[in-house]
Amino acid sequence: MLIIETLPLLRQHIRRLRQEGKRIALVPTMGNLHDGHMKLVEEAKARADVVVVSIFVNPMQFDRADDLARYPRTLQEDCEKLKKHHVDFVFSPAPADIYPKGTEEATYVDVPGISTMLEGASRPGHFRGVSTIVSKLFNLVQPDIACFGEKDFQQLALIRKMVADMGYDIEVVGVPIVRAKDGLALSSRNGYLTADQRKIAPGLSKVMNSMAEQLVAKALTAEEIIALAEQALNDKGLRADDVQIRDADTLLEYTDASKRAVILVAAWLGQARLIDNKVIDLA
Ligand SMILES: Nc1ncnc2c1ncn2[C@@H]1O[C@H](COP(=O)(O)OP(=O)(O)OP(=O)(O)O)[C@@H](O)[C@H]1O
Ligand SMILES: CC(C)(CO)[C@@H](O)C(=O)[O-]
Ligand code: BAL
Repeated sequence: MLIIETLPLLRQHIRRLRQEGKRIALVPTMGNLHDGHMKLVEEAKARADVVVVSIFVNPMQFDRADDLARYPRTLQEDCEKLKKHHVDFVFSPAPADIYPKGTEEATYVDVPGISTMLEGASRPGHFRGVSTIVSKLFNLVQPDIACFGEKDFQQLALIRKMVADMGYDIEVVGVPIVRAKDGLALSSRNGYLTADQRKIAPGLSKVMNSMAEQLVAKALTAEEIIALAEQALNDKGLRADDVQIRDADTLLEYTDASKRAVILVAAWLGQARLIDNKVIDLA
């Protein structure tokens, strides 16, 4: 496994790989890797000859300086895990190489509509940062496929739209959410939880599953289901931040005409803002 830190060296290897006709898969991450990331790596390996994992804590997508400052950076441990999974390349550039003039002056990519709703409304500028860095990684790595987790449901929709709108010849692969045995979706930010908070955290997926049952039963309106869920989250010791039921295909309002619904939940628990989602087929 080769760890590449500079853009010229990455370009050199990508040029060679493409000349050799290799099929390249990219797995973009912000590091502090867990089994959710490893599932993305396995999917990538199964579909390509060469796997590139990027590890970059992207300053442009953080709307809060404190969130960026404390984001866990564990490059050595991450590389050990990736080596065990037989990853070919790790690309871990420095922020100054990606944004030589800082993030304010950098050219950006913005995906209209999707970037300002839901998580985009809670975290202003977040999705502009995501689409910009993913676009730059696509240009640098020139992958044939790229893997993203369904845990970040809106992010995956944003990337799919960017790829379609910009004509990237890249297959976007969505990977199902990897959960702990108690149902908590794995996430780097789970590391902020104290032992007591970790016991409370699975309440998020439990409330989400109850919402799904209520939605299928059709006895309550979406508004009633959301109000009950917010109450249930708060009763469990979480702090409901954003609870939504949307059309899974458009992310717009869920209506009787919707074929699939998505439940999107975000809640605070101590220092961590946890997110989760569940898609329900209504056909
Ligand atoms: N539990 C999971 N199951 C599947 N994919 C996941 C999971 N957690 C993260 N991913 C995916 O891994 C990729 C990199 O995510 P990232 O490095 O931000 O990790 P994270 O655990 O989501 O961290 P955080 O949400 O705290 O920033 C994204 O495509 C994300 O959707
Ligand atoms: C896709 C991504 C690596 C871009 O920084 C990030 O948003 C993430 O980890 O989900
Ligand atoms: N996985 C989403 C990246 C972020 O929270 O910034």
